[in-house]
Amino acid sequence: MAASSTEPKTNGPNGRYNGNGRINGVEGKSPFLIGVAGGTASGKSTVCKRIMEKLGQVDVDNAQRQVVSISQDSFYRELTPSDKAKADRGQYNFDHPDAFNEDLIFQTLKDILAGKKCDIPVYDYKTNSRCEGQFTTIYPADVVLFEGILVFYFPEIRDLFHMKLFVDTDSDTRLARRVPRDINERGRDLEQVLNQYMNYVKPAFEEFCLPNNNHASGLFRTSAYNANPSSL
Ligand SMILES: Nc1ncnc2c1ncn2[C@@H]1O[C@H](COP(=O)(O)OP(=O)(O)O)[C@@H](O)[C@H]1O
Ligand SMILES: Nc1ccn([C@@H]2O[C@H](COP(=O)(O)O)[C@@H](O)[C@H]2O)c(=O)n1
Repeated sequence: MAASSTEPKTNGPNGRYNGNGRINGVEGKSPFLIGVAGGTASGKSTVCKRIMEKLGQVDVDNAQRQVVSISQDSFYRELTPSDKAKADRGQYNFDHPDAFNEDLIFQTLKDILAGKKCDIPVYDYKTNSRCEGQFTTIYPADVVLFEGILVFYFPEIRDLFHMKLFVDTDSDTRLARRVPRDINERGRDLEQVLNQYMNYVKPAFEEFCLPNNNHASGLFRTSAYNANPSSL
């Protein structure tokens, strides 16, 4: 889940961000960077949203936010026409590390840590591609949450986080959440969701995501039993 894509003001009412990498007069102030990993539909973006809500950040203008949340999904690579045809049939592996633009993630997080303003691509799951010409501007903040299935997979990226959290949700709960989400929000049909899950999502979770939860310093456990996300 990306932050709001509305084009923000460059100078907020309290003058916090001056558009030039300075916050409250501090050049290149480095945020506290938190990585939030977990399997598909474990609740990563919900956890980040709850953190932002609890800290009163949701209704704050983009440029004034002290806490921002960025999704790794914004960094999916652009597909070739033949891969795009596969993706449209649910036969492309979006859960493999190669599906992500690792260099762009690394450079973006380095820029964020250097207190720079960054433009993050907006991703559309319905077309399996970026929304052309659309970006979310991330302004220097105190805390940046970076969430995704493989945020701890790439060692260079993993080493940038000051704190690593893993959202630990059992796989049947995750599948039960993913099916309606992908059908209702991502334009998929049931057969496609289940085939993609069995062929790519589940094996990649076991190979690339789960083994890296040992890098986490904290675990969020969510299950069918705390079905109300507001209780997180
Ligand atoms: N604790 C929870 N209880 C019930 N449903 C949840 C909970 N956390 C998330 N969900 C739902 O599960 C789906 C996937 O959650 P999401 O936060 O998008 O997961 P992720 O970002 O890990 O893919 C969404 O429809 C969301 O509303
Ligand atoms: N075009 C795409 C891109 C990604 N996916 C799936 O999304 C999952 C990651 O997002 P979560 O919110 O679930 O963490 C990943 O498992 C991909 O399979 C997709 O289906 N289509």
